[in-house]
Amino acid sequence: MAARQPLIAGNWKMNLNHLEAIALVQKIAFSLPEKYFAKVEVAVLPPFVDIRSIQTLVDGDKLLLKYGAQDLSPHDSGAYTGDVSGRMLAKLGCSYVTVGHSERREYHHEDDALVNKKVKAALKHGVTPIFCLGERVDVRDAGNHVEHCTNQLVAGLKGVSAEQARDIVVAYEPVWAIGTGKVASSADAQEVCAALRVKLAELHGEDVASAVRVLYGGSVKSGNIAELVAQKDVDGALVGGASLEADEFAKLCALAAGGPLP
Ligand SMILES: O=C[C@H](O)COP(=O)(O)O
Repeated sequence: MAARQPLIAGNWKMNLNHLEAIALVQKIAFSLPEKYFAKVEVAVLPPFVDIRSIQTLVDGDKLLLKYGAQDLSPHDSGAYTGDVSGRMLAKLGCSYVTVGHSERREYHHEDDALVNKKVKAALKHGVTPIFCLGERVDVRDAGNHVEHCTNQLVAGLKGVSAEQARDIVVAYEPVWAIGTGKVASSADAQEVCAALRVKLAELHGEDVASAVRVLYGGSVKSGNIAELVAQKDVDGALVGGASLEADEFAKLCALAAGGPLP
């Protein structure tokens, strides 16, 4: 089976208007020569309002960068004020959508059942879910992080077929590492990512488990990406803060590609 291509996805969170988005994508495209894209897949996940502008830029200049969204509705259309559907994201050419990010779980009270519906909604419309999960610090301190994360994986994939599961990306993001500067050690990241892959094999077989990309997220920077992606079961990163600076993000992507630096 072919090796899993690393994925570096930049989650911009609620930052950058559409003009700033265009400027950042142009800078990334300028800083990261095309040869790197053969070794690493690179995606940006801007706020909804930026997506059309990025689509125009990517299509117009035939950029190899992918793009996506940070959330979607579990519904396809209808009276759901403020929601954006998977069908709409697909129409805009989105490759990815994050689902179940800890900030959605905390600030929007999204539970495992809703996350599961959103995973299915994304798959239904051909937008790859980047399914986020991870433990809070109290769970880690109690030593229950592996069980917590594998339980979240099982809940999020309830009713998802093996064929569909092959197409998802899982992102392990320990809550205590997000935006704190406290990156998990590469051994910690490997421990949970490996356990998630074992659970995927239990659910859907070895073939699916070895095809699914499992990312790490939480204070990833150019200074720690190489060690993280050197781990057997870490297939890239979901990057927050460091994805907002073109030079740093390009450097990080180049290191994930195995270098050299651009
Ligand atoms: O989705 C990205 C994560 O929340 C990580 O954010 P961070 O890199 O700013 O810690």
